[in-house]
Amino acid sequence: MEHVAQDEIEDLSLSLPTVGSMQIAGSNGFGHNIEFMSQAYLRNRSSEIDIEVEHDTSIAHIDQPLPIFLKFANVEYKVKANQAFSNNPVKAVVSKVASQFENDNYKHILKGITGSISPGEILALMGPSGSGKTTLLKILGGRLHENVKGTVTYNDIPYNPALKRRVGFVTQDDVLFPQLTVEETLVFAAFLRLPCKMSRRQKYERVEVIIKELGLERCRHTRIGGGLVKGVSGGERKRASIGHEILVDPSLLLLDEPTSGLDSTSANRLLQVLQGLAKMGKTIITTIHQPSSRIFHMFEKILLIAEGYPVYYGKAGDSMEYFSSLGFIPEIAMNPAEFLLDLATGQVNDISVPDDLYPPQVTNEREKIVIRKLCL
Ligand SMILES: Nc1ncnc2c1ncn2[C@@H]1O[C@H](COP(=O)(O)OP(=O)(O)OP(=O)(O)O)[C@@H](O)[C@H]1O
Repeated sequence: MEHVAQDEIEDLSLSLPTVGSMQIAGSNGFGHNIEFMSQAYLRNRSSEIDIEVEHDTSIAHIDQPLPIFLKFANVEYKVKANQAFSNNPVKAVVSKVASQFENDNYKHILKGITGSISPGEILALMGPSGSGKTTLLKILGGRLHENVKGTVTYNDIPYNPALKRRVGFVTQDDVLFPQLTVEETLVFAAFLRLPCKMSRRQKYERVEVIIKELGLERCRHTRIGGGLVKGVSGGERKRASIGHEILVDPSLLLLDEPTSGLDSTSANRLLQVLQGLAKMGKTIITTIHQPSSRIFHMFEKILLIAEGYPVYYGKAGDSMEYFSSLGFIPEIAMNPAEFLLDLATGQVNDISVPDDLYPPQVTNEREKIVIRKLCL
């Protein structure tokens, strides 16, 4: 992997997208003027959508994405333990007094996480609920800086605002408009987010490429839906969210629980889409809660987190062998992902453990002992 010099990264800021023509025409921000958007879109649509699209599927209309090699080392994150009490004056005083007697009045959420990921790879962040996956994802995406220790570098350079456009972030809760169709959603985003040096035609072409890449042809005219509005399926909505992010061709794509709520076929299809994007040179990091065995084996790398500690970092396919070398072996047939999650919660009911694991006097806190034993 060739590393890119600081001035090359800074050059990218010169090509930041400027505001799209729709916004100039009167919208006051993404999403606050759907009516305007729909009318503007329909006008454009009637004049432009039926143009013969020349299938120049190259993404050359946008600057070629810079491949991103991401490294993170000893990442730690903590929050003030009394933050939650700040609205209660009595508790605030109590915790203030208590903090005078404590050296460390912080809740430690991430405790020294190290890893790296290259373009073309998918890294899965796994772990039980509350283990710190989303927090790590936000740090890697440059969305969380305060109280973060350790280093995170992108092609050997720390995060800087010029990188913002190179990073796509698909959040757990989709933030799409229920009233718009899949195609309208993407066209709207294209006009807002793609550089104004791109022509309208090129923007429509870009939308076409995304619709095809993500297999959204069948639902392109279906509303996104949500709540009381009937719309596309969960898997289609997730793919539309991904489309919304990859329109600007980010080099680094981060996804928070993209498969949650999907049946195994839709989840599998989504993973195939991510694999396709990785093959195009994108660096992909996704959190995943409970993958099926089929999906588990699709990840080049997994990082298993338990209570903020790293407990496994490596190929998904090597994980069982690694844990058995430590003496942790499933006693019944188990999906490897389930086995790993059991270990990360310290639940070893159906798992044989090394003989020396529990000192004789210890009867409680066994889960914590398992996790400490597994920490990298
Ligand atoms: N700003 C904050 N203040 C207090 N606690 C926080 C803060 N941010 C995160 N936490 C806590 O840190 C822990 C990890 O949260 P995080 O959302 O990263 O977990 P997760 O592994 O993504 O969980 P899930 O799978 O349920 O989404 C949780 O206990 C959460 O309550």
